[in-house]
Amino acid sequence: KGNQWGYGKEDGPSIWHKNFPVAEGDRQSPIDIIPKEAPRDPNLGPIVLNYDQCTSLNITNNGHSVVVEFDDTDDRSVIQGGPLGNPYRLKQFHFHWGGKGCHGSEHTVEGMSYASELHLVHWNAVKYKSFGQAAEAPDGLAVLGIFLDTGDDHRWLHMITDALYMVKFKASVTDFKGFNPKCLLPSSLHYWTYLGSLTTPPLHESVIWIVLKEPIIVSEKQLGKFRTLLFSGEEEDQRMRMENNFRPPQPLKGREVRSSN
Ligand SMILES: N/C(=N\S(N)(=O)=O)N1CCCC1
Ligand SMILES: [Zn+2]
Repeated sequence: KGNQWGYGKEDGPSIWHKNFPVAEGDRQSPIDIIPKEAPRDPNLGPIVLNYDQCTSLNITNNGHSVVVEFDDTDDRSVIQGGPLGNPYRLKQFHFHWGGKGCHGSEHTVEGMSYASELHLVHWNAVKYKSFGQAAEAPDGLAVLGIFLDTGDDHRWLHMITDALYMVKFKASVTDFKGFNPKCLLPSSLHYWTYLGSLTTPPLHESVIWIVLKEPIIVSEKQLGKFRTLLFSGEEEDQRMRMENNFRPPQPLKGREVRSSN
């Protein structure tokens, strides 16, 4: 079927363009960020995260990543400010990571990749009626990207890694209430921003990217738990470890990357 895609040799990023021709478009993500080519824009204010009333619902393995979904039926958790013209509602967050000892972030900084990357996906509920409709609009989504580097244990990430055994297989889901992703933010909210796309099919060019400059630190042990997840479903006899679920950087095609102050 057209919507079968993955990260392997046969179904990975280099052949997504066959079913999703926008893969070769002019505002694809991720990109390699070159800080000295990303000028500070004094008009870029700080990003503001209002997550205090946020309501996480569940955690799920969708066969591509592990996703924590939120109740987005009202404006209880939004991102605003920075390059955004209005508040964007938090819908879900998920991760991308590498294999043992190799890095798996999607965005890179001067060719350097981090161990992993967290994406908090938000949609423009002011202008669009649904996430699906927003996901097809040029200003429909805002994704906050946070790099994960390795070092000491992250004091709150265990709340996620301790739940991963419940969603080992594709299409598994379990309750995951009361988690506020504010605990996964670094101390600084300085960022780079540019216009891009979803980094997985359907690769819609609908994302205002906000990538934080400061990584959070997690331990190899915590990262290793993500690699106990499987791409495959419980009924499949081939067990495919979920790792290296990242798309490599795409051509900038003349886009400008701006930096917050
Ligand atoms: N590719 C995606 N997010 S990402 N990796 O571009 O942040 N998504 C696909 C549907 C919902 C989010
Ligand atoms: Zn992502």
